[in-house]
This record gives sequence, structure tokens and C-alpha cells, in this order.
Amino acid sequence: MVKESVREWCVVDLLKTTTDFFAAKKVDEPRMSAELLLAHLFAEDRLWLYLNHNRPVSGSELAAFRVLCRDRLDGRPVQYITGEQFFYGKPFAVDERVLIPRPETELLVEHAAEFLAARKTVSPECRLLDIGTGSGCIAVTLAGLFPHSEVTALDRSGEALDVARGNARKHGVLDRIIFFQADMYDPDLVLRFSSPFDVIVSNPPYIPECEWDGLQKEVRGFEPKDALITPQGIDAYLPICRTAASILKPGGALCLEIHAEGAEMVRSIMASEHFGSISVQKDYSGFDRIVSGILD
Ligand SMILES: C[S@@+](CC[C@H](N)C(=O)[O-])C[C@H]1O[C@@H](n2cnc3c(N)ncnc32)[C@H](O)[C@@H]1O
Repeated sequence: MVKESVREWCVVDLLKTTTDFFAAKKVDEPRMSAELLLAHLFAEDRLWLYLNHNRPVSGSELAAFRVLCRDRLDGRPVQYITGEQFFYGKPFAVDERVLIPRPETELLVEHAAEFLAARKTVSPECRLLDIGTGSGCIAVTLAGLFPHSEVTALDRSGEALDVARGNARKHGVLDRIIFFQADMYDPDLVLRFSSPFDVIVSNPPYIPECEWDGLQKEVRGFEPKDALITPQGIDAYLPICRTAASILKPGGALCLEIHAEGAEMVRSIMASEHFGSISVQKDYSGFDRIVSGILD
């Protein structure tokens, strides 16, 4: 009897075949998806794939990889499959309880960090508040960049706060972050803070409900809707600015991520709540993305 030959796979072949297959199935960023899933299979990084391109892939590894690929074909974002997204050069654990951090949000961190670095106060200590912390990517990154800071990470979702807490532990800043479950729309929110902040940052939900159907299937099917959508899109900015105006130190900064079309509206909300030196920054694609101001 002739024995049926079973194909022997190595890393480079599997990568190419998977990339072609994903491309044919119209998976977003097919090469990147294939690389991240394969690296995840071996619990290595993407560079390792290139340094080990001839490594044979065993039958059991192949079977496990097929499961990952099937998940991806079903539309699940690669970051939820691998459980990780890099933000500001560091890996953050993510799952369906939190929004996947986006590269644009790194600009928000950069902007807050520039403000803090330029402060003329003698004390290196500072108090920061992140409203709508999700995975904790902003709060944890700022706590890491400013070792004398005390950060408060606020979210309505207890599940998101659990993820953020895990990320703070992973990056060694758990002891400097206060995790705070609260609703940013609560008019009495200000009463729950005992001392003022130097900087408040927020990437609130800012997509209007009417844009939901037009979002990618991957986003609609897997990311938490509450993290993205509000009825009008703009709803969170007035409560955030109002709260910030009461709990920031005079001269403190408020840095907000915004919808590309929201800059003028957010600018006027900030101005109405006594913020000055208001500036708008564009993201890597040239869209308005960050509005910041200083409390008069
Ligand atoms: C756009 S996500 C930002 C997550 C994370 N900061 C980031 O940049 O990747 C918005 C976050 O706000 C939280 N959120 C939504 N509505 C809220 C509310 N009313 N009060 C407090 N947090 C809220 C969501 O749970 C979500 O984690």
C-alpha cells in the first residue's frame, strides 16, 4: 500500500500560505495577521519568525494554528486572539472587555507627557486622571513615564478596570494607580475627589450612534459598544470639561482625544468651561485628533 505523503511545513511556508489565504478571504492586513498569529503560536515575537524561518512546524502546532486562523476568519481581531496589543512600545493585555488601544491614542499620551515635562514647578510629583481608562493603556504608560506621579484610572466598567489593573501589575505601576469605578456623567463626580489634578486625559467614547453600522465588522462584532458609541458622539465632552474645570489645579491641562469632525465643537465646549491656550493636534493620517487646553 502506498503511504499518503503528509506535507511538512516550516515557518516561512506556513507564513506565506496563510498570508495568501487571508488575502484571498479579504482579511484586513493579511501579512500582519499571519505573522502575529504565528508568533503567538510559538509564544515569540515577529522577529523570531524571520530568525527561525526554516523551523519545522509539527502536526500539533499546525492543528493549534488552524484554530487561531479560523478565529481570525470569523472576524475576531487579531489582538483579541493573541490577547495583546502594543501601545507606546509596551505590550498590553486586551480582551473583549476593553477597547483595543489605537496608535492615535499614543498622541494623547505624548501631549500630556510634554505638558508635564515642561511644567516649571519644583516638585516632580504630580497627580493625573485618566477618564475612561479601558485597558489602562494611557494611565499605565503615564505612570511609567512619570515615576513620581499618582494616577487615577476611572471607568464605569468594572471588567475594564480588572484588565487595567492587570496591565498596571504587568508594568510595575500597580502601587501608583488608583482604580476608580465611576460614571463620567455623574454630576456629583467632583465630590469624590479629595485633591486636585495636574493633568486630566480622556479618550471617551466619541462615535455617534448613526455611524455604528458603517464601522468595520470586526469592531461591531467584537469591541465593547459602550467604549465607542454615544447617542450624538459629542455627549461626553461637556461633562468631562465641567468636571475637569472643578478638579484641575489652576494652570493644569486637559487633553482629549476627539472624533475627526469634532474639533471645533470640543474647542468651544472647553472655552466655555474656562480653558485657555486651546490647541488642536492632527493624527498620523492628518485628521484632527487631540484637543487640549489649560485651566485659566
Ligand atoms: C474609547 S474607550 C478608551 C479606552 C482607553 N482609554 C483607550 O484609549 O484605549 C472609552 C472608555 O470609556 C469607558 N466609558 C464609557 N462610558 C463611560 C462613562 N459613562 N463613565 C465612565 N467610563 C465610561 C468605556 O468603558 C471605555 O473603557
